[in-house]
Amino acid sequence: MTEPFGARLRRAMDERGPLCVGIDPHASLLTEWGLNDDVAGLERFSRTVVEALSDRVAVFKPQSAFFERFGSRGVAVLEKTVQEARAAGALVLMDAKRGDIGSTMAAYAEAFLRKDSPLFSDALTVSPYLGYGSLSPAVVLARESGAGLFVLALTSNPEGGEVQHAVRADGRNVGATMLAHLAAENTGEEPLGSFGAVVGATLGDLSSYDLDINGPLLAPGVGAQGATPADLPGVFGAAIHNVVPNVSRGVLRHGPDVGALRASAERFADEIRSALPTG
Ligand SMILES: O=C(O)c1cc(=O)[nH]c(=O)n1[C@@H]1O[C@H](COP(=O)(O)O)[C@@H](O)[C@H]1O
Repeated sequence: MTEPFGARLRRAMDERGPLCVGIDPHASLLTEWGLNDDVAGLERFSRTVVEALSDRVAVFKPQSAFFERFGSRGVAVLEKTVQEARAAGALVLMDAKRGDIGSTMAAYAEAFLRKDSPLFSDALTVSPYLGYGSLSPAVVLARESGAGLFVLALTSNPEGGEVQHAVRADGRNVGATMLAHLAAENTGEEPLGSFGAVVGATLGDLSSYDLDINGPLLAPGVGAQGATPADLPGVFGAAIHNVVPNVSRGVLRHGPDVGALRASAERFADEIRSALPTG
């Protein structure tokens, strides 16, 4: 049986530091890199990021939309990117933010979490806004495959609050409810559960939330969206040791030079390390 995602992630974070680098081939980045905004440019961009960083970052997070933009040929590049990154020793978190009624969710789960699927990834971002229970086929298949999920709980964008801060009849807000579902999912798992939450690094003090879900907290928003590694302890408090900060454009804008990409990722990694309390 494959070792559960949470255990594999914990080890990668301990060995390499927790930085997750996003593979987000924006059209504007392809142009800045001197590439055409086409499938060949997409392939060159993705391969360069993987070659530059696969031996040093814990996790890559390819953003599916930037590949889907090019139709089936773009998806073929995504497949190759996932496979090359995994083969090179990095974990891959597929950022596809899937979410649907349960029976359709089962098909999304098959696409990304079934071991022999061409797009099989170590973990997948999912949206619980058709109800947390609608994600259950993905939870079941992830457990079976030793994969993980990252559930959108408190997103980094300013619009997220109208849904996530809405207060339920029991007085708890929707984001907090998602965190509670994840804590239940991860009960008893050691060293870390496989069911993570997405919690934006941009959100300021989150001490009113119980972030102790015994699972990873993906923290997008560092770099281009304005958060810095130094902000992380103030946002996440005691949960900081389970935080996986994601940086996409903040690193990618330094390409196509491999040395500059590495230097940028190292800088973020160093700043994250300095921000973490010791012990
Ligand atoms: O699930 C995500 O990854 C995600 C959730 C969220 O709340 N905010 C957020 O920015 N993201 C993703 O994280 C990445 C952030 O990219 P940069 O702003 O370029 O670092 C993008 O791929 C977003 O789609």
